[in-house]
Amino acid sequence: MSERHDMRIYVAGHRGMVGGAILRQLEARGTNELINRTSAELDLTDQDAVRDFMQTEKPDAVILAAAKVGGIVANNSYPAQFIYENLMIECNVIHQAHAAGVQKLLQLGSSCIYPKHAPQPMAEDALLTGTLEPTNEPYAIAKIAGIKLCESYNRQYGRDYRSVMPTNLYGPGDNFHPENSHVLPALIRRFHEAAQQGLDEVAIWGTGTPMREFLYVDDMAEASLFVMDLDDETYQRETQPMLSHINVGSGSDVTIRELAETVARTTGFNGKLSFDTSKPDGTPRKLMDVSRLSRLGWEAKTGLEEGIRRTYEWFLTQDAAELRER
Ligand SMILES: NC(=O)C1=CN([C@@H]2O[C@H](COP(=O)(O)OP(=O)(O)OC[C@H]3O[C@@H](n4cnc5c(N)ncnc54)[C@H](OP(=O)(O)O)[C@@H]3O)[C@@H](O)[C@H]2O)C=CC1
Ligand SMILES: C[C@H]1O[C@H](OP(=O)(O)OP(=O)(O)OC[C@H]2O[C@@H](n3cnc4c(=O)[nH]c(N)nc43)[C@H](O)[C@@H]2O)[C@@H](O)[C@@H](O)C1=O
Repeated sequence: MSERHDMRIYVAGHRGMVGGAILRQLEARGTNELINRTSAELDLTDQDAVRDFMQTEKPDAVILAAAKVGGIVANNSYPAQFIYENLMIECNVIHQAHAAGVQKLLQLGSSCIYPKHAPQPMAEDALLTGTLEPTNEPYAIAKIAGIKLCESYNRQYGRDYRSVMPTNLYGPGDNFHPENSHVLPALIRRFHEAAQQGLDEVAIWGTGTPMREFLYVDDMAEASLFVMDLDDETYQRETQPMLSHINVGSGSDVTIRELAETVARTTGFNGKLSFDTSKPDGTPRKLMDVSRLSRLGWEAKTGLEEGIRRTYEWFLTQDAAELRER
């Protein structure tokens, strides 16, 4: 789809980690006219503003990578913002895209849509089969609604709105806020600062026993465009009208302790790890079954150690003022 030369593509969330990576890959193709707005220019929770934007710009395709995003403590601390802002962004962008005649849309959900104790690895049909992880249930409900919004507009209006479910993502452009960020950027920053200050101990949140799967953001961007470009016959061969989402992951996971040890090695920290069990562990494990996507022809390329090395290299090029903290 986005290979066509005359496509006007709106990338919502283009300043974010994922939106930025998608924009870079689209720019490298040089084959499309790209439209983007910052949240200050266009607040996607504002229905009238989104309607006016879509009616004016009438993009040929939309990639929805804008959302209220954060780690386990941010989700647990701001549940109303996570459910409200994400529901509003999805409803406004998806409905106003339809109202403006946009035929093609891709939205990003999250692996947290699956039940806390879903059998591992979690296939797409595990959706709605059990209770969710409390620390991110509001966000997960919003993400599940996003899938069902796309499916409903496809079924009633014949749209081609697709959903990808990313695992935990990391890479250049991530959020490095000490409290609100995800685990990988948080540990990169904490270990880096500890090594710089000569500290001999770094605290890790939780018990270190949960397992997480990680995907480098450039792989996620490539997978997003891969799914967007799939011809209808291929896409419909692997999805159903009411089970349309596609898991995107690396296919392997590590414990938080193993992750911390890898980040320590990469940043040159040689001290001890301690575990702050006053912080939540969250879901014990959320490894996704990515066989639907691999049958479609895509697999992740960047291993975790290499991805962390690249992210740390990029981190070192940023001065404190440039580091995004959200
Ligand atoms: N990071 C991760 O580990 C994972 C992310 N995802 C999903 O991937 C997508 C991208 O995540 P990620 O890149 O990490 O997120 P970021 O926080 O890096 O970027 C989110 C972007 O959304 C934009 N945004 C937020 N609220 C609004 C608003 N009200 N109006 C307009 N724009 C808004 C921001 O724009 P601005 O900068 O202009 O304010 C920001 O650039 C999201 O849908 C997220 O749920 C899914 C699984 C894991
Ligand atoms: C992508 C995903 O991200 C979130 O779910 P999560 O994976 O639980 O998030 P997380 O990356 O914050 O934590 C993963 C694990 O890591 C441990 N941990 C250790 N030390 C730090 C630390 O310093 N910071 C953080 N954030 N976590 C830490 C932490 O205790 C937990 O056990 C939700 O947004 C969810 O909705 C979602 O979509």
